[in-house]
Amino acid sequence: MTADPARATLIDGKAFAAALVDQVAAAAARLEADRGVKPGLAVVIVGEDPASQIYVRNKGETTQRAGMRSDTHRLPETTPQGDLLALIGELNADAGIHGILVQLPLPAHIDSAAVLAAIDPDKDVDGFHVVNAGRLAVGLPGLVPCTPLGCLMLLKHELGDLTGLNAVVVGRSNIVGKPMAQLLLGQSCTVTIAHSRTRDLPALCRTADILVAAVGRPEMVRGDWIKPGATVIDVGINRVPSRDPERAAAGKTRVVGDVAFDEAALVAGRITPVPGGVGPMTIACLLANTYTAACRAAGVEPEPLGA
Ligand SMILES: Nc1nc2c(c(=O)[nH]1)N[C@@H](CN(C=O)c1ccc(C(=O)N[C@@H](CCC(=O)O)C(=O)O)cc1)CN2
Repeated sequence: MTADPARATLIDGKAFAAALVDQVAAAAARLEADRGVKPGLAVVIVGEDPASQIYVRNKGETTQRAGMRSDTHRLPETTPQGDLLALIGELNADAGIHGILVQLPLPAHIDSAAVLAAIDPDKDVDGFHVVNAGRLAVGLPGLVPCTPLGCLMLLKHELGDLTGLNAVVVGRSNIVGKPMAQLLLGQSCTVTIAHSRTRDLPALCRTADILVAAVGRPEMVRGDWIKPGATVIDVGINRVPSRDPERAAAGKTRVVGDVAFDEAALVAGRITPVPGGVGPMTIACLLANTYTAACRAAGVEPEPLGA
Protein backbone atom coordinates (compact mmCIF):
# COMPACT_ATOMS: atom_id res chain seq x y z
CA MET A 1 0.00 0.00 0.00
CA THR A 2 1.11 3.62 -0.60
CA ALA A 3 0.25 6.55 1.67
CA ASP A 4 0.27 9.21 -1.07
CA PRO A 5 -3.36 9.68 -2.27
CA ALA A 6 -2.15 11.05 -5.62
CA ARG A 7 -0.64 7.69 -6.44
CA ALA A 8 -2.26 4.33 -7.01
CA THR A 9 -2.28 1.69 -4.31
CA LEU A 10 0.38 -0.92 -5.03
CA ILE A 11 -0.89 -4.47 -5.35
CA ASP A 12 1.76 -6.50 -3.55
CA GLY A 13 1.88 -9.75 -5.52
CA LYS A 14 5.01 -10.87 -3.72
CA ALA A 15 3.31 -10.78 -0.31
CA PHE A 16 0.10 -12.33 -1.66
CA ALA A 17 2.10 -15.12 -3.31
CA ALA A 18 4.01 -15.85 -0.08
CA ALA A 19 0.71 -16.14 1.80
CA LEU A 20 -0.71 -18.39 -0.93
CA VAL A 21 2.30 -20.72 -0.73
CA ASP A 22 1.75 -20.98 3.05
CA GLN A 23 -1.92 -21.74 2.43
CA VAL A 24 -1.05 -24.45 -0.12
CA ALA A 25 1.52 -25.92 2.27
CA ALA A 26 -1.06 -26.18 5.06
CA ALA A 27 -3.66 -27.73 2.73
CA ALA A 28 -1.10 -30.18 1.32
CA ALA A 29 -0.06 -31.21 4.84
CA ARG A 30 -3.71 -31.95 5.68
CA LEU A 31 -4.08 -33.99 2.47
CA GLU A 32 -1.03 -36.04 3.39
CA ALA A 33 -2.13 -36.50 7.02
CA ASP A 34 -5.73 -37.42 6.17
CA ARG A 35 -5.29 -39.39 2.93
CA GLY A 36 -1.61 -40.31 2.77
CA VAL A 37 -1.19 -38.35 -0.47
CA LYS A 38 1.85 -36.08 -0.83
CA PRO A 39 1.39 -33.80 -3.88
CA GLY A 40 4.25 -34.31 -6.36
CA LEU A 41 5.43 -31.93 -9.09
CA ALA A 42 7.82 -32.88 -11.91
CA VAL A 43 9.48 -30.00 -13.76
CA VAL A 44 11.28 -30.73 -17.02
CA ILE A 45 13.83 -28.32 -18.47
CA VAL A 46 15.61 -28.81 -21.77
CA GLY A 47 18.77 -26.78 -22.39
CA GLU A 48 20.68 -24.08 -20.58
CA ASP A 49 18.61 -20.89 -20.97
CA PRO A 50 19.79 -18.86 -17.94
CA ALA A 51 16.41 -17.30 -17.08
CA SER A 52 14.67 -20.69 -17.36
CA GLN A 53 17.30 -22.23 -15.06
CA ILE A 54 16.46 -19.62 -12.41
CA TYR A 55 12.69 -20.10 -12.74
CA VAL A 56 13.04 -23.90 -12.53
CA ARG A 57 15.28 -23.67 -9.47
CA ASN A 58 12.73 -21.35 -7.80
CA LYS A 59 9.92 -23.77 -8.63
CA GLY A 60 11.80 -26.69 -7.09
CA GLU A 61 12.75 -24.76 -3.94
CA THR A 62 9.23 -23.38 -3.42
CA THR A 63 7.66 -26.80 -3.95
CA GLN A 64 9.95 -28.31 -1.33
CA ARG A 65 9.29 -25.42 1.06
CA ALA A 66 5.60 -26.21 0.76
CA GLY A 67 6.33 -29.79 1.89
CA MET A 68 5.53 -31.28 -1.51
CA ARG A 69 7.55 -33.71 -3.62
CA SER A 70 9.67 -31.94 -6.21
CA ASP A 71 11.45 -33.74 -9.07
CA THR A 72 13.48 -31.75 -11.59
CA HIS A 73 14.53 -33.37 -14.87
CA ARG A 74 17.35 -31.49 -16.59
CA LEU A 75 17.86 -32.58 -20.20
CA PRO A 76 20.62 -31.42 -22.55
CA GLU A 77 19.88 -28.84 -25.27
CA THR A 78 20.28 -31.51 -27.98
CA THR A 79 17.70 -33.90 -26.49
CA PRO A 80 15.67 -35.50 -29.32
CA GLN A 81 11.94 -34.81 -29.16
CA GLY A 82 11.28 -38.55 -28.87
CA ASP A 83 13.30 -38.73 -25.62
CA LEU A 84 11.35 -35.84 -24.14
CA LEU A 85 8.04 -37.46 -25.13
CA ALA A 86 9.19 -40.75 -23.58
CA LEU A 87 9.95 -38.97 -20.28
CA ILE A 88 6.51 -37.34 -20.32
CA GLY A 89 4.98 -40.77 -20.89
CA GLU A 90 6.78 -42.08 -17.79
CA LEU A 91 5.65 -39.10 -15.70
CA ASN A 92 2.06 -39.52 -16.91
CA ALA A 93 2.18 -43.10 -15.61
CA ASP A 94 3.83 -42.24 -12.25
CA ALA A 95 1.13 -42.25 -9.54
CA GLY A 96 3.36 -40.21 -7.18
CA ILE A 97 3.52 -37.33 -9.67
CA HIS A 98 0.36 -35.20 -9.81
CA GLY A 99 1.72 -32.25 -11.78
CA ILE A 100 3.97 -32.10 -14.85
CA LEU A 101 5.46 -28.88 -16.19
CA VAL A 102 7.75 -28.50 -19.20
CA GLN A 103 9.61 -25.21 -18.91
CA LEU A 104 9.23 -22.93 -21.93
CA PRO A 105 10.74 -21.95 -24.25
CA LEU A 106 11.95 -25.29 -25.62
CA PRO A 107 14.87 -25.50 -28.07
CA ALA A 108 13.91 -24.73 -31.68
CA HIS A 109 14.16 -28.35 -32.88
CA ILE A 110 11.35 -29.42 -30.54
CA ASP A 111 7.67 -28.98 -31.43
CA SER A 112 6.32 -27.35 -28.25
CA ALA A 113 2.68 -27.98 -29.18
CA ALA A 114 3.34 -31.73 -29.57
CA VAL A 115 5.09 -31.83 -26.20
CA LEU A 116 2.32 -29.96 -24.36
CA ALA A 117 -0.27 -32.20 -26.02
CA ALA A 118 1.50 -35.29 -24.65
CA ILE A 119 0.99 -34.27 -21.00
CA ASP A 120 -1.96 -35.95 -19.26
CA PRO A 121 -4.51 -33.06 -19.03
CA ASP A 122 -5.22 -33.98 -15.38
CA LYS A 123 -1.50 -33.48 -14.57
CA ASP A 124 -1.12 -30.39 -16.78
CA VAL A 125 -0.47 -27.92 -13.94
CA ASP A 126 0.47 -25.20 -16.46
CA GLY A 127 -3.07 -25.46 -17.87
CA PHE A 128 -1.71 -25.22 -21.43
CA HIS A 129 -3.25 -28.46 -22.83
CA VAL A 130 -6.12 -27.89 -25.28
CA VAL A 131 -8.35 -30.04 -23.06
CA ASN A 132 -7.83 -27.59 -20.20
CA ALA A 133 -8.32 -24.61 -22.54
CA GLY A 134 -11.62 -26.20 -23.59
CA ARG A 135 -12.68 -26.90 -20.01
CA LEU A 136 -12.03 -23.26 -19.13
CA ALA A 137 -13.97 -22.06 -22.17
CA VAL A 138 -17.08 -24.07 -21.29
CA GLY A 139 -16.84 -23.60 -17.52
CA LEU A 140 -15.84 -27.16 -16.55
CA PRO A 141 -13.36 -27.81 -13.72
CA GLY A 142 -9.85 -28.14 -15.11
CA LEU A 143 -6.39 -26.73 -14.53
CA VAL A 144 -6.10 -23.00 -15.25
CA PRO A 145 -2.87 -21.34 -16.52
CA CYS A 146 -0.95 -20.03 -13.52
CA THR A 147 -0.33 -16.41 -14.55
CA PRO A 148 -3.96 -15.53 -15.35
CA LEU A 149 -5.12 -17.50 -12.30
CA GLY A 150 -2.78 -15.38 -10.17
CA CYS A 151 -4.06 -12.17 -11.78
CA LEU A 152 -7.64 -13.17 -10.99
CA MET A 153 -6.79 -13.92 -7.35
CA LEU A 154 -5.19 -10.48 -7.01
CA LEU A 155 -8.19 -8.79 -8.65
CA LYS A 156 -10.72 -10.55 -6.43
CA HIS A 157 -8.67 -9.78 -3.34
CA GLU A 158 -8.50 -6.10 -4.29
CA LEU A 159 -11.97 -5.52 -5.72
CA GLY A 160 -14.20 -8.30 -4.38
CA ASP A 161 -17.12 -8.88 -6.73
CA LEU A 162 -16.09 -8.11 -10.33
CA THR A 163 -19.61 -8.37 -11.79
CA GLY A 164 -20.37 -5.84 -14.52
CA LEU A 165 -16.91 -4.26 -14.60
CA ASN A 166 -15.42 -3.42 -17.99
CA ALA A 167 -12.22 -5.42 -18.47
CA VAL A 168 -9.78 -4.91 -21.34
CA VAL A 169 -7.09 -7.55 -21.83
CA VAL A 170 -4.29 -6.34 -24.09
CA GLY A 171 -2.72 -9.45 -25.62
CA ARG A 172 -4.25 -12.57 -27.14
CA SER A 173 -1.76 -15.33 -26.32
CA ASN A 174 -3.03 -18.81 -25.51
CA ILE A 175 -1.19 -18.83 -22.19
CA VAL A 176 -2.17 -15.43 -20.79
CA GLY A 177 -4.50 -13.22 -22.84
CA LYS A 178 -7.17 -15.73 -23.85
CA PRO A 179 -7.42 -17.58 -20.49
CA MET A 180 -7.39 -14.24 -18.64
CA ALA A 181 -10.36 -13.10 -20.74
CA GLN A 182 -12.19 -16.38 -20.04
CA LEU A 183 -11.61 -16.05 -16.30
CA LEU A 184 -12.90 -12.46 -16.27
CA LEU A 185 -15.93 -13.50 -18.30
CA GLY A 186 -16.52 -16.22 -15.70
CA GLN A 187 -16.68 -13.41 -13.11
CA SER A 188 -19.34 -11.64 -15.21
CA CYS A 189 -17.07 -8.84 -16.40
CA THR A 190 -17.70 -7.28 -19.81
CA VAL A 191 -14.51 -8.36 -21.54
CA THR A 192 -12.68 -7.04 -24.60
CA ILE A 193 -9.50 -8.65 -25.91
CA ALA A 194 -7.27 -6.12 -27.65
CA HIS A 195 -4.21 -6.85 -29.78
CA SER A 196 -1.75 -5.36 -32.24
CA ARG A 197 -4.47 -4.76 -34.87
CA THR A 198 -6.96 -3.14 -32.47
CA ARG A 199 -8.03 0.32 -33.65
CA ASP A 200 -7.42 3.22 -31.27
CA LEU A 201 -6.05 1.06 -28.49
CA PRO A 202 -5.53 4.01 -26.08
CA ALA A 203 -9.24 4.96 -26.34
CA LEU A 204 -10.31 1.35 -25.77
CA CYS A 205 -8.04 1.03 -22.73
CA ARG A 206 -9.57 4.21 -21.29
CA THR A 207 -12.93 2.36 -21.07
CA ALA A 208 -11.45 -0.28 -18.76
CA ASP A 209 -12.23 -0.56 -15.06
CA ILE A 210 -9.76 -3.46 -15.14
CA LEU A 211 -6.84 -3.23 -17.56
CA VAL A 212 -4.63 -6.29 -18.01
CA ALA A 213 -1.48 -5.71 -20.07
CA ALA A 214 0.04 -8.89 -21.49
CA VAL A 215 1.70 -7.89 -24.75
CA GLY A 216 5.39 -8.35 -24.05
CA ARG A 217 6.28 -4.80 -25.16
CA PRO A 218 8.14 -2.72 -22.57
CA GLU A 219 6.10 0.19 -21.16
CA MET A 220 3.68 0.24 -24.09
CA VAL A 221 0.63 1.21 -22.02
CA ARG A 222 0.97 4.89 -21.14
CA GLY A 223 -0.56 6.89 -18.29
CA ASP A 224 -3.07 8.63 -20.56
CA TRP A 225 -4.45 5.23 -21.68
CA ILE A 226 -5.79 4.61 -18.19
CA LYS A 227 -9.20 5.51 -16.82
CA PRO A 228 -8.78 7.40 -13.52
CA GLY A 229 -9.16 4.96 -10.63
CA ALA A 230 -8.87 1.83 -12.81
CA THR A 231 -7.14 -1.33 -11.61
CA VAL A 232 -4.09 -2.09 -13.73
CA ILE A 233 -2.55 -5.57 -13.85
CA ASP A 234 0.82 -5.66 -15.58
CA VAL A 235 1.81 -9.15 -16.77
CA GLY A 236 4.88 -8.00 -18.72
CA ILE A 237 8.42 -8.98 -17.72
CA ASN A 238 10.79 -7.21 -20.12
CA ARG A 239 14.51 -6.68 -19.77
CA VAL A 240 15.67 -3.24 -20.94
CA PRO A 241 19.03 -1.47 -20.61
CA SER A 242 19.86 -0.01 -17.21
CA ARG A 243 18.92 3.70 -16.70
CA ASP A 244 22.53 4.45 -15.79
CA PRO A 245 24.41 4.90 -19.11
CA GLU A 246 27.62 3.43 -17.69
CA ARG A 247 25.83 0.33 -16.43
CA ALA A 248 23.88 0.09 -19.69
CA ALA A 249 27.16 0.24 -21.64
CA ALA A 250 28.38 -2.65 -19.47
CA GLY A 251 25.33 -4.65 -20.55
CA LYS A 252 23.40 -4.24 -17.28
CA THR A 253 19.63 -4.45 -17.55
CA ARG A 254 16.53 -3.78 -15.45
CA VAL A 255 13.10 -5.39 -15.56
CA VAL A 256 10.05 -3.37 -16.63
CA GLY A 257 6.47 -4.32 -17.37
CA ASP A 258 4.19 -3.63 -20.32
CA VAL A 259 2.89 -0.53 -18.48
CA ALA A 260 4.78 2.75 -18.05
CA PHE A 261 4.56 2.43 -14.27
CA ASP A 262 5.44 5.98 -13.14
CA GLU A 263 2.85 7.53 -15.45
CA ALA A 264 0.20 4.89 -14.79
CA ALA A 265 0.55 5.08 -11.00
CA LEU A 266 -0.54 8.76 -11.14
CA VAL A 267 -3.88 7.83 -12.77
CA ALA A 268 -4.79 4.27 -11.73
CA GLY A 269 -6.53 3.42 -8.47
CA ARG A 270 -4.53 0.22 -8.01
CA ILE A 271 -1.59 -1.19 -9.92
CA THR A 272 0.76 -4.17 -9.85
CA PRO A 273 4.48 -3.30 -9.88
CA VAL A 274 7.10 -5.11 -11.96
CA PRO A 275 8.93 -6.85 -10.42
CA GLY A 276 6.95 -7.98 -7.40
CA GLY A 277 3.43 -8.00 -8.87
CA VAL A 278 2.10 -10.76 -11.09
CA GLY A 279 5.41 -12.67 -11.52
CA PRO A 280 5.56 -14.23 -8.03
CA MET A 281 1.93 -15.33 -8.38
CA THR A 282 2.88 -17.62 -11.28
CA ILE A 283 4.92 -19.98 -9.10
CA ALA A 284 2.48 -19.81 -6.16
CA CYS A 285 -0.39 -20.78 -8.49
CA LEU A 286 1.71 -23.64 -9.88
CA LEU A 287 1.80 -25.10 -6.36
CA ALA A 288 -1.93 -24.45 -5.96
CA ASN A 289 -2.60 -26.32 -9.22
CA THR A 290 -0.38 -29.23 -8.12
CA TYR A 291 -2.31 -29.49 -4.85
CA THR A 292 -5.61 -29.36 -6.79
CA ALA A 293 -4.45 -32.08 -9.20
CA ALA A 294 -3.36 -34.29 -6.27
CA CYS A 295 -6.74 -33.87 -4.56
CA ARG A 296 -8.64 -34.76 -7.72
CA ALA A 297 -6.45 -37.82 -8.31
CA ALA A 298 -7.33 -38.94 -4.76
CA GLY A 299 -11.04 -38.16 -5.21
CA VAL A 300 -10.89 -35.40 -2.57
CA GLU A 301 -12.51 -31.96 -2.90
CA PRO A 302 -9.64 -29.40 -2.87
CA GLU A 303 -9.77 -26.73 -0.18
CA PRO A 304 -10.45 -23.27 -1.64
CA LEU A 305 -7.20 -21.35 -2.11
CA GLY A 306 -6.29 -17.70 -2.62
CA ALA A 307 -9.27 -16.24 -0.79
N1 LIG B 1 6.05 -23.95 -18.60
C1 LIG B 1 6.12 -22.63 -18.36
N2 LIG B 1 7.12 -21.91 -18.89
C2 LIG B 1 7.15 -20.57 -18.63
C3 LIG B 1 6.20 -19.95 -17.79
C4 LIG B 1 5.17 -20.74 -17.26
O1 LIG B 1 4.26 -20.26 -16.52
N3 LIG B 1 5.17 -22.09 -17.55
N4 LIG B 1 6.32 -18.61 -17.47
C5 LIG B 1 7.55 -17.88 -17.79
C6 LIG B 1 8.63 -17.97 -16.77
N5 LIG B 1 8.20 -18.07 -15.36
C7 LIG B 1 7.87 -19.29 -14.89
O2 LIG B 1 8.13 -20.29 -15.48
C8 LIG B 1 8.28 -16.96 -14.47
C9 LIG B 1 8.70 -15.72 -14.91
C10 LIG B 1 8.86 -14.67 -14.01
C11 LIG B 1 8.59 -14.82 -12.67
C12 LIG B 1 8.79 -13.74 -11.68
O3 LIG B 1 8.48 -13.88 -10.52
N6 LIG B 1 9.38 -12.60 -12.10
C13 LIG B 1 9.80 -11.55 -11.21
C14 LIG B 1 10.90 -10.74 -11.87
C15 LIG B 1 12.08 -11.61 -12.27
C16 LIG B 1 13.29 -10.82 -12.71
O4 LIG B 1 13.69 -9.89 -12.01
O5 LIG B 1 13.84 -11.22 -13.74
C17 LIG B 1 8.66 -10.60 -10.91
O6 LIG B 1 7.85 -10.35 -11.81
O7 LIG B 1 8.63 -10.09 -9.79
C18 LIG B 1 8.14 -16.06 -12.23
C19 LIG B 1 8.00 -17.10 -13.13
C20 LIG B 1 8.11 -18.39 -19.10
N7 LIG B 1 8.16 -19.83 -19.17
